[in-house]
Amino acid sequence: MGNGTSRLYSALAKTLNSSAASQHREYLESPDPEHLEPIDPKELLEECRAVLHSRPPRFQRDFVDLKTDCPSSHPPIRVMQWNILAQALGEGKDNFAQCPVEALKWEERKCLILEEILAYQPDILCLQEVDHYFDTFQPLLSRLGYRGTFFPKPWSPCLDVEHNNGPDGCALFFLQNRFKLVHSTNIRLTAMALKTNQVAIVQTLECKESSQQLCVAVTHLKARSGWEQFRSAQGCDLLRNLQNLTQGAKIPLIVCGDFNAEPTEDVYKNFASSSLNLSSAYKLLSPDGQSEPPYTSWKIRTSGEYRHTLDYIWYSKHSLSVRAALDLLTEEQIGASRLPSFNYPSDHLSLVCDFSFNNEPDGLS
Ligand SMILES: NC(=O)C1=CN([C@@H]2O[C@H](COP(=O)(O)OP(=O)(O)OC[C@H]3O[C@@H](n4cnc5c(N)ncnc54)[C@H](OP(=O)(O)O)[C@@H]3O)[C@@H](O)[C@H]2O)C=CC1
Ligand SMILES: [Mg+2]
Repeated sequence: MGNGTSRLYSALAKTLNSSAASQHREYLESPDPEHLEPIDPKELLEECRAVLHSRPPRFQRDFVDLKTDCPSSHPPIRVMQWNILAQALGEGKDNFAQCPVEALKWEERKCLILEEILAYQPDILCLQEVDHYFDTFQPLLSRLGYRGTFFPKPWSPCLDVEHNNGPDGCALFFLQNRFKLVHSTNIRLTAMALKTNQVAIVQTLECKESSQQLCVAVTHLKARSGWEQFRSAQGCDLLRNLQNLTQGAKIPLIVCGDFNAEPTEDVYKNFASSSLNLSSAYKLLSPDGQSEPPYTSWKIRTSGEYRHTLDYIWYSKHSLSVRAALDLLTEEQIGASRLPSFNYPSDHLSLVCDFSFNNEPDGLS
């Protein structure tokens, strides 16, 4: 990628002010893409913690075991879904009313995001609102063993913000020691036959342990109220594409996204009733297994307080099982100023699930 890439990487070379961080900043500052030595996740985590030494500690979240009856012979596949909040939107467009500007400083906020990823070490990582792919996530995550793909929004609202870092978009990462890439597609979603500003990435992966194929999609649908039918049309377009890419639901599927839609919306209902036989993983955390969590995003804008369930991990319910899911933050943990905050870097919570295949060729199930 030549000089353009070097320019993008140079953002990583910024000196961190924290004196405690100075002994630990080797990885966060490594600017040379030609010498991408592997990073030990523990050391990067230590480096992030040193940068964050003056902030309150990370929130404790526990995994809830959901399927302990039948053991699996292969390690589970951990999937993380997260709208990480684009830096340009957080500082320039979202109008957060209670979040101090210092909590949004990129040099520290990026460490909170990395800390969250490193704490759970997903095998597959699906992100939205990524506007620091080339200078932060791609170089660091590739050194942790991930292969990444980024697909920016064609008219990202980040570009309207002064001193932006480029467009935001979706990113999909997978651990190369667990998967081989079989097929990758970037989709610009349509609504009523027109191209829209929303995108998806869909990849077919082959599991190295079991040779089973898995199709993974990441998307971020149109935001705001008044756009419900538009989101529904975008969802229909994504479902149509997924029908083809899974060869008519033959390949097990996981769809991660910020759907910007409550479960009452048509787009949710269309996903829940599609012939792809999808179920939403986080419903399993509810007592009856039928209800979505009360919120996945909680923020106070100058226009008011917004508490919504918008983010989902859909999975093929006949071919995959959810073995565990990371519990959400409580209202008390989130605090009165809501999100983002000094403790949590985004207005959306991360969702993390452990999956296993129901029919493992050599399995015990
Ligand atoms: N330069 C140009 O010619 C063009 C520019 N644009 C820009 O793109 C924007 C529209 O793009 P589009 O992708 O459809 O945007 P969306 O309506 O999907 O929203 C974009 C982002 O804004 C966030 N958002 C949601 N609600 C609010 C709110 N009430 N206040 C502030 N931010 C909010 C969303 O975050 P979340 O998902 O977390 O809720 C989302 O990431 C326009 O406003 C314009 O800035 C668009 C077309 C052409
Ligand atoms: Mg947002």
